[in-house]
Amino acid sequence: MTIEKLSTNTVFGGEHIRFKHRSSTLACDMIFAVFLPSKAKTTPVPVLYWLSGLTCTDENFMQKAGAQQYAEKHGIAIVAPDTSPRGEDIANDPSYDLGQGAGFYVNATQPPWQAHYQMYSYVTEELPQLVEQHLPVSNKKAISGHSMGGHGALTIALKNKDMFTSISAFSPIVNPINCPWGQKAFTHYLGAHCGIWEAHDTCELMRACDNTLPCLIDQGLDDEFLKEQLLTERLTDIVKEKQLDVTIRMQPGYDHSYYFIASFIEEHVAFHAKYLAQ
Ligand SMILES: N[C@@H](CCC(=O)N[C@@H](CSC=O)C(=O)NCC(=O)O)C(=O)O
Repeated sequence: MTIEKLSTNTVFGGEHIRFKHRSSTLACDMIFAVFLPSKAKTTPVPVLYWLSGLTCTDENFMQKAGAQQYAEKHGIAIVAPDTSPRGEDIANDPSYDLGQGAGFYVNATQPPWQAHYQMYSYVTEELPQLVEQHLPVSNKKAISGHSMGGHGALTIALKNKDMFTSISAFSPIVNPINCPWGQKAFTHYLGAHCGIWEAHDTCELMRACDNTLPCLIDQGLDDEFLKEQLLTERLTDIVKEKQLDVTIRMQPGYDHSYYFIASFIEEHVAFHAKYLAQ
């Protein structure tokens, strides 16, 4: 597996690097971004994987959240993949919530999507293998994300508890099987049989488990997508009922944007740093 360095920027004392590689899982060229703290020059550092939301690439989080200053402080690398396979010859849709930019972190089984839309395997297998082969990182991993990426972070970690130390999410889609974004994506990618969808639904995964990894979720109360798409209250009820180690904070005045993420990312990085250090 080879990777090509596209650009580097010094930021907060560390280095932001964009890489391009041929993904065998997605059968296309992919770009991902990495922040390496200065500590990585002398010792392998743990990694926080960040999964972005609808319409995003590797760039939104790295340019808008300001997370690098906290990752530098705690000596943590950040890896931000793209949100779907990309390319002119790859299935797409004119709407913003399906196709390129909207991979939903599942492995599609339905045509025309299944040839390339294998984001679950990309994030859980190919990408960490590539990162650990080419970069000065340890095998300790945490995961976080926003909206569709919050759904990805939660479901991927709940299905791979041995792989990650901790999970966090901003404004995650917690019950995709019951919201328009999720129902549309899952119908296209996984088919119309709803039983299969539950394996990628945070509420269903938490309902079925007795313990989770340490988990922190922040949700803005003024989020325009809260009531129709994100359905946070449903997860709050399950967490209470099952007494799970999940902190859900409803934050007054905050919306769905990166202004919200930038306001609380310091606490999320510190949360993960505590578990990555153990
Ligand atoms: N209608 C909007 C929807 C796109 C949007 O809000 N994307 C969010 C994630 S939403 C859930 O996954 C986002 O992170 N946007 C990028 C950003 O930098 O803010 C539209 O198409 O504009």
